[in-house]
Amino acid sequence: MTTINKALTIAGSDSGGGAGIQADLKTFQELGVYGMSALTAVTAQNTLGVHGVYPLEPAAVAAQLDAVGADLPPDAVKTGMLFSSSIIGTVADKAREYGWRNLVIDPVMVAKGGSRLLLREAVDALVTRLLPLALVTTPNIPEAEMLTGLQITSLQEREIAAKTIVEMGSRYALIKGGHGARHEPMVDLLYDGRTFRYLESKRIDTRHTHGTGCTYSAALTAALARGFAVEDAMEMAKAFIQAAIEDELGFGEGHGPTNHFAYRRRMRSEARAR
Ligand SMILES: Nc1ncnc2c1ncn2[C@@H]1O[C@H](COP(=O)(O)OP(=O)(O)OP(=O)(O)O)[C@@H](O)[C@H]1O
Ligand SMILES: Cc1ncc(CO)c(N)n1
Repeated sequence: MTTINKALTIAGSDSGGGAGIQADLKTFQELGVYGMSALTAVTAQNTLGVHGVYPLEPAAVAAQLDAVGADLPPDAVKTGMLFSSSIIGTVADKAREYGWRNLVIDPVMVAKGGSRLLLREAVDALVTRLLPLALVTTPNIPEAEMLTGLQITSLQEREIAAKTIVEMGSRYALIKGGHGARHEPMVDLLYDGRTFRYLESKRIDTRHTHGTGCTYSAALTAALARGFAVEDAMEMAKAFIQAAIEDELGFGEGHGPTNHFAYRRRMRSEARAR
């Protein structure tokens, strides 16, 4: 019997397939991890934006988490769109109950077009209920500002925000650089409570960046499920998202999805060339 690690995503559905549950499951699969899901909401989305948000009852989220937790213990878990404080409370309770340790919190708040995927009232619950359970919290810059109440305009301020997130109880803070100023290098910052680690990459000039955050945190989760240390998981996630943005699919009239096939295809052609 081959050993395959399992990962669970707790997130919203994106009908367009580029973000949310769909991005997570595709990424898990591409990285050789068995994907499972608990839906928090259904969204009607395409590359032009969010056309509807339909949250599920917290009881429906709890039932999915129990079904997975009781029978299919995940090696790593990630959260994406959680929408409300009541869903956050449910997820926090279940994560504690089942002892999920490799927990990645992607604090999804607003879609790229501006639609809210997390109610304002829920930010506090995210900080007080869920962050203390996290192995890694992966905000982009505006999300890091919302979580900490700080303004972030420099790398030094990013470091202060990362420290604050670790003080809130997350073992690691990973502040993503996608929203930095265009002229700045694209750097993601990882902080473990002691050292700051920067991972710099080339900014790709494209409008097809729908779901970058989900895909990145899903790749991180998949690597953790396979037993990688956080630092190595971050590097694998970076290589995965870089390939997914570079080899664009060009779908849709608006902000298209990233290419979830790209990383594995590259790995395969590199292996063939060797
Ligand atoms: N244009 C780009 N070129 C290269 N890397 C990018 C680009 N945009 C984002 N990334 C990388 O993608 C990852 C996700 O970052 P980003 O800050 O875009 O997440 P996000 O804002 O949470 O995404 P989303 O809007 O999907 O929620 C990071 O590693 C970031 O450096
Ligand atoms: C369902 C869902 N989750 C997350 C995001 C953020 O990219 C999105 N657009 N949709």
